[in-house]
Amino acid sequence: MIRTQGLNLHFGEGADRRQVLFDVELSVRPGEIYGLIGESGSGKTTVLKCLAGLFTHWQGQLAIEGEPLTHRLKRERCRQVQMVFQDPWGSLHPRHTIGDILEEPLLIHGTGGRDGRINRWLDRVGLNRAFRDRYPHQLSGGQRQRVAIARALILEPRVLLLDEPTSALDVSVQAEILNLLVALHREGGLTYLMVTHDPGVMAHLCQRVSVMQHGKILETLGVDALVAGKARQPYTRMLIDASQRYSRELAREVAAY
Ligand SMILES: Nc1ncnc2c1ncn2[C@@H]1O[C@H](COP(=O)(O)OP(=O)(O)OP(=O)(O)O)[C@@H](O)[C@H]1O
Repeated sequence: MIRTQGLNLHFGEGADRRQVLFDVELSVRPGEIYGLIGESGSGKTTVLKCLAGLFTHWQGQLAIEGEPLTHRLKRERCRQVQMVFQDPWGSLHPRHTIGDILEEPLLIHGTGGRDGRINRWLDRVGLNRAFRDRYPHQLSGGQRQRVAIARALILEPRVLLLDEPTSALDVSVQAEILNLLVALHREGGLTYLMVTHDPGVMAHLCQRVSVMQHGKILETLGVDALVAGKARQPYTRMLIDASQRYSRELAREVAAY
């Protein structure tokens, strides 16, 4: 479903050139919830941005549903692949109403039945049509992230890239958003590639996980092996141990999937 082979990317040129991805290989199955973990700066977000077309200067091969991705971003790709960012504040235009924010992708893609779709998606993410006339600053953080999820899914993509979708939220709200993502995934047809710092969230939601360090995939393993402490790499075991205490509270509130 999602495949990256020999994915390399650098920033800067000459003396400033710095490579941040090294031969990244990922193979995500259709319908899977796949996790990417690793310390800050290891390149997780950069991988998602290459797939979303936000970075286009990568080398290697990327494919979605067997279709190779080109460096030129085609409109169809936006329909197939959408991304939800960590900070719902930064990703919603402050002077647009929620109705306008949800309508924009539909207008760009010339989608009909916009009114009904907007109302339906507000319902599906647990808001209602009264939210259409509000502005982002009139919403809570969790409500804003619900809008960001609705905006990402309103074009009915096949792949949702999630970049720490709950880390900017309070713990109780994090659980609500994760449970919403699980419910939307259960409705079918979606594949998730999710970056998180939180192994508790991984354990509850993901089937497989790749661990990144310094721009490379260190290891890929099933979540059962991860939870059972069977990671091969000492770095993975350290990462899990370091965050276990933090994630226990949240894991209790997230429905097992
Ligand atoms: N636009 C950019 N220009 C230059 N360097 C960048 C750019 N975007 C990311 N980087 C660098 O690429 C490296 C990987 O960043 P990335 O955001 O992918 O890490 P991450 O694993 O997602 O970290 P975090 O968990 O903190 O979000 C970092 O060293 C970062 O400074």
